[in-house]
Amino acid sequence: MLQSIDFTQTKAFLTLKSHQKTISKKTIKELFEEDPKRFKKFTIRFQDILLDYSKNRINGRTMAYLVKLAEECELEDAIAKMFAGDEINQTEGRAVLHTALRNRSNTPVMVDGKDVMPDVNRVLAQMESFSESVRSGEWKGYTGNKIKDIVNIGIGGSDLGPVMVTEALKPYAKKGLNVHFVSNVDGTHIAETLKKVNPETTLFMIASKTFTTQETMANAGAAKEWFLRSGAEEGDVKKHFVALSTNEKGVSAFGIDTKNMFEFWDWVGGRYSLWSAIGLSIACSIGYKNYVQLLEGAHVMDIHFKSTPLGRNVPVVLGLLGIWYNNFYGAESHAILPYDQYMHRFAAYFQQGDMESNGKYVDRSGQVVSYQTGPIIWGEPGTNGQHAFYQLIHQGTKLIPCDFIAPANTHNPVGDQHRMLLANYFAQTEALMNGKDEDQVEAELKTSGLSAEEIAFLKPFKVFEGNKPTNSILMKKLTPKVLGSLLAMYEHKIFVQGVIWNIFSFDQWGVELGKELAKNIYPELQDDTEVTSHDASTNGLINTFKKWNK
Ligand SMILES: O=P(O)(O)OC[C@H]1O[C@H](O)[C@@H](O)[C@@H](O)[C@@H]1O
Repeated sequence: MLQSIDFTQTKAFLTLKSHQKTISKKTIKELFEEDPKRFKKFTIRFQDILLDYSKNRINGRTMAYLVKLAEECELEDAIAKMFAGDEINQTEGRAVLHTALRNRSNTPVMVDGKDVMPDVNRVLAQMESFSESVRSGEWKGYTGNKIKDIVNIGIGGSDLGPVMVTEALKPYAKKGLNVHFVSNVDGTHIAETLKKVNPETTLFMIASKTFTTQETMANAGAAKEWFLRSGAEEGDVKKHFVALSTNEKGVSAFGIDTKNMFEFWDWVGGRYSLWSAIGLSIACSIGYKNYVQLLEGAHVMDIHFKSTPLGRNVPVVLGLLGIWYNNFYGAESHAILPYDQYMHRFAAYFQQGDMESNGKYVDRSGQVVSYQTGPIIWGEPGTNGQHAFYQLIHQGTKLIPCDFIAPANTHNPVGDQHRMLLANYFAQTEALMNGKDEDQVEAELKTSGLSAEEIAFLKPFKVFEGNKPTNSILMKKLTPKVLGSLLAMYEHKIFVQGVIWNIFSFDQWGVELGKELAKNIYPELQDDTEVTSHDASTNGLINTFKKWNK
C-alpha cells in the first residue's frame, strides 16, 4: 500500500510556490548567462543516452526543492514497494510488476509468497522457441508453407506497444516476414489487412489480456471466418492462430489450442505489457536475441531508477520537471518530439501510457483532487511537426514543455540528411529558449529595404518571446537496448508523477463507462424500432442512423 499524502500540503510545495515567484523573474537565457556550469549541472549521462534538462526554468534550488517534495511524498518508499511486488494497484488488488518481466538478474520477485521468475522465464523460453521456428520457416501453415505475414489483433496496450516497437526497430526486422496490426473495430481495419495477406502463410496473434475486449474478439472472429473460408479446416486453426493472454478459458472457448497460448499475469498492466507475451510479434519480427536486448535496456533503467539518488535519477528528474510545469506554471500538455522517423508511434504509445495512467481526478484516499494531474501527451516526429504545429509552441499562448529526442547515428545515411535533421533538432530547442526580441527583429527588418511604417507594422509578429522549456534526450543510436531504456525511463516518469499526485496510476476505470453504454446500445441497433430510452440527442442520433443505415 502507498501512503496517501496531499503534496500541496507539504513544506516543499509551499517553498516551491514562493520560489517559483522569484525564479520566474528570470528567463532560461538569463539563467545560462549567470551560470557557466549550467550544462554540466543539468545533464545526466545514462549509458548511451544523454539527458540535457538545462533548458528549463530551474536553478539548483528548484531541483533541490523538487527533490524535497518527492521525499516528503515518500517516493523512495513507493519505488521500493513497486519493485517488491506490493499491491500498489489497490483498486484492482494487484501488484505492479512489469519490471519482473525484464528482470534479467533473475533475482526472485515474490507475489503472494510465490516467486514469479520461473513463470516469467518459462514464457520467455516458449517465446524464444516459437519465434525461432516462425523465423526459420520450421513452423508451417496448413498447406506446408512457411509463415510470411503476422497479423497481431489487439487494442490499447495489446496493440500500441508492439506497433511502436516493431516500427522503431524496423532496421532489425526479418526480411520477408511482415507484421501487421489490426485494432479498430471498424471492419475496414481487418478487411484492408486481409487483402494484403494469404491464409496459407499468415499467422494471427490474438493479443488480449482479458480475452473479452469487444474489438479484439470481433476482429479475431472475422479473421477466423476468413481463414476457414479459404478452404482450411477447424483443425488447421492451431497452425495459424495463437493467443497472448491471461485468460486460458477464453482462449480455449475461442478455439485456440492452449498449447499455443502465451501466458501473462494480472500484475502486468495492459499499457505496460510489451515486455510480456504481448511482445511476441516483436520477438518474431526482430528476433528473440534483439527482444532480449530490449528487455535488457529496460532492466538497466530499472536498476538505475531504484538505486540512484533522486536528484541524479533520470525518470525522477523528468517526473519532477513535469510536475513543476503542470502544477506551478499551469501547463496542460506535454509534447514528445522524436527526431527519428522510426519512432513515429512513440508519442502515440505514451499517450496511452501516460494519459490512461495519470488521467485521474480522485486521490488515493478517495477524495477529489484540488490540483491538476496528468497532462495531455501528444507529438509527432520532427521535422514534420515543425511544419505543422510548432507555430503554436513558439508563438501561441500556451506553455508546452517538450521532450526532443534524437539519435546521433542513423540507420539510413542518405546524403547529408542526418546532419540536416539534427541541425533542426538543435535549432528548435535553441530557438524556443532564446526567442527573438524586438531589437533583433528591428535590426533584421532594417536590412530588408522596408519603410519605417512597414517595419513598425511587422515587428510585433516577428518577435518570439522564447523562454520555452525543453528537455533534450540524445542517444547514440536507436538500438533495441537503447529503446528499452527509453521506454522504461518514460514508464517510471509516469510512476513518479502518479506517486506525487497521490493517485492510482495502474487502474483505468475511465475506460469502462463508454464500453458499458456501447454494450447497451448495440442490441438497440439491430432493428428499425425507434428508440426513446436515452436523452434527446442520443435518441435523435440513433434514430437518424437507423433511417440511414439500410
Ligand atoms: O488486452 P485487453 O484485455 O484486450 O485490453 C485492451 C485495452 O482495454 C482497455 O482499453 C484498457 O483496459 C487498456 O488498458 C487495455 O490495454
